[in-house]
Amino acid sequence: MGMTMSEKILARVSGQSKVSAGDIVWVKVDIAMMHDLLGPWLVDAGFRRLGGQLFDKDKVVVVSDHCTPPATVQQADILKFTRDWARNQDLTYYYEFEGPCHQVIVEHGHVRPGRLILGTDSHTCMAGGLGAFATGIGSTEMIGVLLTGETWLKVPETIKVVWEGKIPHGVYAKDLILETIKDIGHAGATYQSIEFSGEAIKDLSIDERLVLSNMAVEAGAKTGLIEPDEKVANYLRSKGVDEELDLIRSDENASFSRVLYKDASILEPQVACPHEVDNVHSVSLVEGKPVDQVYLGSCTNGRISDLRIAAEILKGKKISKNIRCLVVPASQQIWLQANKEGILDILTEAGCIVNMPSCGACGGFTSGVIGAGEVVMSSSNRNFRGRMGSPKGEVYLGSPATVAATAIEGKITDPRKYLSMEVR
Ligand SMILES: CC(C)[C@H](C(=O)O)[C@@H](O)C(=O)O
Ligand code: SF4
Repeated sequence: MGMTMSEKILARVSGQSKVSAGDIVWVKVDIAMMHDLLGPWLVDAGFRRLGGQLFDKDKVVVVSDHCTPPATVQQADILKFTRDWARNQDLTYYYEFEGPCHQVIVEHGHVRPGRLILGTDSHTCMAGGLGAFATGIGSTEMIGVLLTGETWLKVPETIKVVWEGKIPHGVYAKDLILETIKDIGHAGATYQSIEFSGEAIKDLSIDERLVLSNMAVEAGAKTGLIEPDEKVANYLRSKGVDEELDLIRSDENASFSRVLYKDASILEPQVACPHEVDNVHSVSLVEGKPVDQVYLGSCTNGRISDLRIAAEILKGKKISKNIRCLVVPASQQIWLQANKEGILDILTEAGCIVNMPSCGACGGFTSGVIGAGEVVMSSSNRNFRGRMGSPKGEVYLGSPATVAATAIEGKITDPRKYLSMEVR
């Protein structure tokens, strides 16, 4: 019996030639990632009590993103603690105010095919889009990792999701993953890997692959992997990674707990309705629902290709007078690129507010929270009750195109009528 991608990676990091789903393995971590909110200020006491020596200061990456810019004194204190901790530990890699951690670690080349990446955030699984086994762990578990560089994991079973066919005009990776989560259910992949494959996945850009992996956890998955290929290699080369890459893939005879076949060519834009990510419907069923805010951003869908789509839709138009539209590029690098391409001008002229890269509005942490009774159409990954502020608010999730079209009309809108056929 062959091995899945997850099994191969966990075999390598546990120093074995073969592991199988269900095995408990002791693993060496390639990258340990923490962010400000679930990082140093929570782990420090336990870490010091147990010796306070980092296993490797080059492999611990800290990103301040959730409390940036701080909206309360407590957030400012957390931020200061995080910065001081990174300095005192002499960390090689500390990033702040650059954007959400998952995007920042990808852009800085920390994510590579075949690596094991553990982070104190549930969307750490996004790194699977480049072929890394990446998953979220709790801050307490992280203390052991910081001290030893090791931990235990159960080798997960893998659900293979095969997306065949050409993705139609106006349909994006976000629509594919919402449809996948609808099928699997929000807990249907608990403690399993999801491996995305098929023609439609191969056709996706790196930006779009990251959307799929980012949201694997919304089906309960431990990680969401995509077989790395030349696109990944080129992307990493462009980020200055010159080492030989392990372009890992599942064996033909690997064993999967389930295989799901999906046809991308018949998919329509999808929307996740309050208050669960698997409450997914075709946009036509929810069209016309008035909104108060639209949010284009987050580690899920705030990348340059997302901003380009929004600019294509909003160019020369105005957003509805009844709403506010927040645009948050997912990193400083994306901000700069969008600025160079004139995208920020287009969006601002349309009436959007462009905020600095941060988790702020996405998780209701800093700027952009919603009040009771307010409705948001968001390009992010979660619509749980209270996600963006008031528990009496409502969050709908869709692709950047659906978000931009909704901004124009002030109500949930099918983006296809605003797109030229060349866009995809
Ligand atoms: C703050 C943290 C608990 C959280 C996560 O782990 O995912 C956040 O980033 C989110 O997206 O909800
Ligand atoms: S999902 Fe939102 S809050 Fe969580 S890391 Fe991404 S941008 Fe930040």
